[in-house]
Amino acid sequence: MNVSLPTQQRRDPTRGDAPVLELRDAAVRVGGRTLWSGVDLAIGPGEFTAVLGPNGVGKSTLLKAVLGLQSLASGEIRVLGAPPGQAGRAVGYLPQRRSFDPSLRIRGRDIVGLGLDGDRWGVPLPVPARFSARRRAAQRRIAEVIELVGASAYADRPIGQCSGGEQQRLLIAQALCRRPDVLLLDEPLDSLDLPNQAAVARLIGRICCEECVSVVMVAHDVNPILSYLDRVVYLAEGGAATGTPREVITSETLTKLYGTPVEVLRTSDGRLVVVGGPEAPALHTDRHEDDRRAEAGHADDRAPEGSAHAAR
Ligand SMILES: Nc1ncnc2c1ncn2[C@@H]1O[C@H](COP(=O)(O)OP(=O)(O)OP(=O)(O)O)[C@@H](O)[C@H]1O
Repeated sequence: MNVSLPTQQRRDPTRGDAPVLELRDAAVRVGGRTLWSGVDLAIGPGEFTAVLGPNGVGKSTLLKAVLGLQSLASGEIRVLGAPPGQAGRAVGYLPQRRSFDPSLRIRGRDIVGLGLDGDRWGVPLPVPARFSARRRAAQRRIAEVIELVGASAYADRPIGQCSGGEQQRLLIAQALCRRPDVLLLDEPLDSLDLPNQAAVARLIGRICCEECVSVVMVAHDVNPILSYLDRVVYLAEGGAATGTPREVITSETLTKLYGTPVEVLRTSDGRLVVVGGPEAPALHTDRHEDDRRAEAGHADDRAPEGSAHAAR
């Protein structure tokens, strides 16, 4: 069953279809070097955007800039019409994957609840009736988002005993608790197997469409989310390309962006494969494969620069 959040009630009606997130000629410098620059982006309500690019190019830093945790060297960011950091609970954030200790006894449901009251730890004290009504509303909201992400069957299990895909759904539910207008997800598909990647990608696509939440997601492989995406931001050292996947993930655009020949191939099942371009470590699975091969004594036959990898 789908649970619909009362999206219309919480949106500012004066904003209409105005972009919920805008970057204008934005640039970030860290440690004396420009990570990326010239990023222009306008994301409307309920749109799904992927942030792509090689390791270390500054994808997570872009999310931090939207959160107001990283200042810009130049340009501007507006979140719901205001400077970053002022939108409060209207922006949800799921940081890069945290793994839970298998012995952790906290229930998935309580992890989700931290999205509502993570600032109030400890055992609840007896409270007057008017406050317990508030608590019941919180419990209802927690149950609602758990159902929305399809986690009801395991939400009462200790989080450490849930699988990676189950944990990821519960964390997405946690980020949705406060009914954000914008949801920032940092590699939520990382370390999930292919069926779980597909399922979580479908869930995020549904959250955009049905709940009208604008999602900005860092990804290393665009393929699991390709069919749900409205736009992509492809970052390169010093530059960026933004637009629809069709506009950006092309041999021409990526060759221009990286200043080196890049070929984008489409496989018979519709997957995109990028050949050439920035160094192969762009793909986490490539990097992990390299590590495994190195451990197995195959360090010399690593894919050379310009090897094929999934589009990012
Ligand atoms: N405060 C900082 N001071 C100096 N360097 C920083 C700072 N924050 C980030 N960096 C560097 O900026 C670069 C971009 O980091 P970021 O985590 O945004 O990259 P990424 O594209 O998300 O990488 P990955 O794909 O590996 O997760 C990295 O080289 C990182 O070490």
